[in-house]
Amino acid sequence: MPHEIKELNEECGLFGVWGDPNAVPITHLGLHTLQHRGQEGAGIVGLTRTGLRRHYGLGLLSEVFAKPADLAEIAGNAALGHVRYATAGGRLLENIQPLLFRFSTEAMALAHNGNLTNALTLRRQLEDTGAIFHTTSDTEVLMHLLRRSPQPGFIGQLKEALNQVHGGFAFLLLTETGLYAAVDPNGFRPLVLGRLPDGGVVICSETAALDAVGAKFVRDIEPGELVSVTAAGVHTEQYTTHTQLSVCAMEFIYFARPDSQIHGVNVHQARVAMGRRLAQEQPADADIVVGVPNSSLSAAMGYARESGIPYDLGLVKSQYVARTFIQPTQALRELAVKRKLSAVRAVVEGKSIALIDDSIVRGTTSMQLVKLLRAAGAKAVHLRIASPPLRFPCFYGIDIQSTHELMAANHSVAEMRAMLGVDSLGFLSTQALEESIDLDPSAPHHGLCTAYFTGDYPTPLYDYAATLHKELAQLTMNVSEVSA
Ligand SMILES: O=P(O)(O)OC[C@H]1O[C@H](OP(=O)(O)OP(=O)(O)O)[C@H](O)[C@@H]1O
Ligand SMILES: NC(=O)CC[C@H](N)C(=O)O
Ligand SMILES: [Mg+2]
Repeated sequence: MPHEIKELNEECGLFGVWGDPNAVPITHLGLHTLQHRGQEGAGIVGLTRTGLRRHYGLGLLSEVFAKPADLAEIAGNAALGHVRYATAGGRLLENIQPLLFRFSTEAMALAHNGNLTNALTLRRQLEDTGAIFHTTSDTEVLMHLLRRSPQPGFIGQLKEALNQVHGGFAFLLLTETGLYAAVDPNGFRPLVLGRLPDGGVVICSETAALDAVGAKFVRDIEPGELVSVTAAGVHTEQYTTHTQLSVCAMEFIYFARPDSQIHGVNVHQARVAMGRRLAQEQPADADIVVGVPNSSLSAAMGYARESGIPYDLGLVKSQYVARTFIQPTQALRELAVKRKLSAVRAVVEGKSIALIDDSIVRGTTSMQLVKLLRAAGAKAVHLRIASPPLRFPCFYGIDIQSTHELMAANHSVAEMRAMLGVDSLGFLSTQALEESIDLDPSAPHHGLCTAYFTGDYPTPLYDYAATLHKELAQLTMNVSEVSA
């Protein structure tokens, strides 16, 4: 992926239904609730009377499914949907998911959230032995491995394939006889199981999407688990027992919706707790607390409650600009922030502000906001970030795969303070972050992956290891530095 389009972008969203005559419209509704996880393309495969049929395209769900016929043509008792943000393979139509494979005997649809760390190696090996790939995305390797597996039966083949791919994955597969779900051995990406009122089964990325379609949450799908939903019911097994919970901390910090629960922890409440700890660790001499809409608002609430400094609406966000905007140049990115956020002069004029955001990636948002707030008369801006400095890339499903553009990888906190033009700058410590979310106190990092803050990757990085090693050798960082 070219560097110039990197920002902090969303992930993919998955939604599958088995056993409901309205499976396709339910999937469409569920994907709407997951639109924040991917805006590059969308698709739904429906299990119709004549087999699996797909409607897909580039753009938002509302653009891809613009006409009622787009859904009607694929209607059936089961469906699989996906909203995509690319981590591998670029923004090509052929990479939009679900991928649909037609074999002489059957058809299968495949959807993926995450990023495989050994996909390039596997692809080379498969191509060397005659495989012909139809996409450039990492996701496709799973289907080649599955079809080439010598194991007897579909489940045995799928289990073997799942043990050959590494990295971050929540996979959903739809065949003419079942819906199958699998989560990687670390559970980097969330996937939940729910029940519709008439007994149909839903498996999707976030609980907020279950709520949206009136499905009851049953449980999270666990690391290393393979769930099969067929006419025989819901069956579960482990495709591997070498598991270690390390849910992506950025799901809690930024990606997931505040009304979702991940492994029993509500995202909004986790963010409030991060804001509280931030207020303890990084107090500010401020008149008001202002959150950067949207994803930092819960943390800003926590900061205000803990510090006793009143929360106020110092910034407003246009509802008509997409959450993530991808612009080819720095000048356009800066303009985009201006289009998206504006300061409320009556609130900020003459005030010292504790400005709370959830993260700094390249610093574009913070830099523009500080200028906006000062232009609107703010007396002082104390920037507080409800996560630690993002210093290392992610290879499990966030499209930050190089240190080059991570401001905190290339600058000390004091340098960042000067570049952002703030009066003071403070980040949350990794320990406070882990304790605020507290998924599993007995697991390393409390059950979270915090590699982007610590460089402590919970798995080998395969295809990415050599480049990362080379990049890190050129950098000098103090990973415990959090304020200036
Ligand atoms: O340092 P930067 O490169 O600017 O990236 C960090 C910003 O990007 C994200 O917001 P985004 O605008 O994507 O979404 P949001 O409206 O949900 O906060 C994040 O919440 C930060 O505000
Ligand atoms: N953001 C994601 O989860 C992307 C899934 C997959 N790696 C792709 O690029 O299509
Ligand atoms: Mg933001």
